[in-house]
Amino acid sequence: MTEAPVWALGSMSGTSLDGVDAALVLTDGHRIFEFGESGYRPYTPDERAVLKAALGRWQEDDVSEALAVVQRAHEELLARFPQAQLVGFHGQTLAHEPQGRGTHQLGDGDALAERLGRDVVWDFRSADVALGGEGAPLAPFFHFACAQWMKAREPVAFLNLGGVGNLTWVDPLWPKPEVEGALLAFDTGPANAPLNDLVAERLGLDCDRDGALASRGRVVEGALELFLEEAYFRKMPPKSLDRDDFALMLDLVRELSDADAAATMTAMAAAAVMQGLEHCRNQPSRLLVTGGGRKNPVMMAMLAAGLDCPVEPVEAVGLDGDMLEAQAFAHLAVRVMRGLPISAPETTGVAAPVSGGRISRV
Ligand SMILES: Nc1ncnc2c1ncn2[C@@H]1O[C@H](COP(=O)(O)OP(=O)(O)OP(=O)(O)O)[C@@H](O)[C@H]1O
Ligand SMILES: CC(=O)N[C@H]1[C@@H]2OC[C@@H](O2)[C@@H](O)[C@@H]1O[C@H](C)C(=O)O
Repeated sequence: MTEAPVWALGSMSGTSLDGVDAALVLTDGHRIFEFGESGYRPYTPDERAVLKAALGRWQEDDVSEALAVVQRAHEELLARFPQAQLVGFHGQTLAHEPQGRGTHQLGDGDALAERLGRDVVWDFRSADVALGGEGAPLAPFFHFACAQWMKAREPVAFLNLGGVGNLTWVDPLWPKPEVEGALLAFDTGPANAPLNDLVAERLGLDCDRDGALASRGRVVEGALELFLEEAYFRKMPPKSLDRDDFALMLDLVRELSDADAAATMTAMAAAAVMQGLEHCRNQPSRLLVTGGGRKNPVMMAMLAAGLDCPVEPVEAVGLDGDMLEAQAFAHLAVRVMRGLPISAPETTGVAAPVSGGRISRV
């Protein structure tokens, strides 16, 4: 592949199982030249149920029904972007145990490449895990490029509030030519996943939309303190989580009213981020928030109240918080094609920078 920028199409289907995002980025794997069109293909309720039933399954298990869902959704969405020169296909994470059985992103890159007639980069996380890394988060090298794209002159932090929260601290002016020392990244803790589970279990809702329930509740400090005693928060980064690693949160709020439980869980997600920022080399000049949690004003207000720096959605700097993860896998696909690392000791704990990913060529 030449060193010229290419229009890469990234796709991501996150832990909340709502659907697939796809976005075009013009990139040479180092710099972002332009952001292009994007699209979304929701999973139908039936498809979501199939995927939910497959959570926790591994490569050797029979997940053919879930695989058919993932392939169909991606084919339908990605075919809408004929201008894409290369595809980055994250797949659907079903299981993630980096220190144990590995990591499993469901998807078949060979089949997708054949259907789309484009080279596809996929299975981004396995090589890092095989080499002792956490396999996540992988967005940090893209966040570094974003910090340069927005011409940041001071360290900034990107926070993704998806099902799980993940944070990247980035120094865009790091003097060394390699990107690695400029980054620190890790999963902060649970974000929306347990809150979604709570409102689904009690009220049959998808999420606490706009923080409506939490805004009427009271944070129960005792439960919050118990939550923060979890060993995960004392563990030095890099570190990563599976969607349901903090299922115990539901027990901590079981006796509380719906509103108090939602307020307390929202505070837990925010407190996990604050704990996480303590691990950073220095405090960022601003915290730029991406993912669905940035639309929850209660979560955003709790973060702003607990931190000394401005807390803003990434839209404040002209980025698209609904598409940042899909864009990340476009950028990372180009890096994989060009043999550039997509993870490093500071982002996944792997011993040395890893390029990783599998390439299915047409
Ligand atoms: N208006 C809103 N108010 C409150 N919460 C919201 C709102 N919009 C989205 N969310 C929350 O954000 C979640 C979706 O976030 P996102 O799409 O970033 O997750 P994901 O990409 O699936 O997860 P991950 O990044 O962990 O893989 C929803 O499940 C919901 O909990
Ligand atoms: C194993 C896995 O799929 N992890 C996801 C998940 O969703 C958020 C958080 O947990 C993060 O670690 C990661 O995704 C982002 C895109 C990443 O790799 O940067």
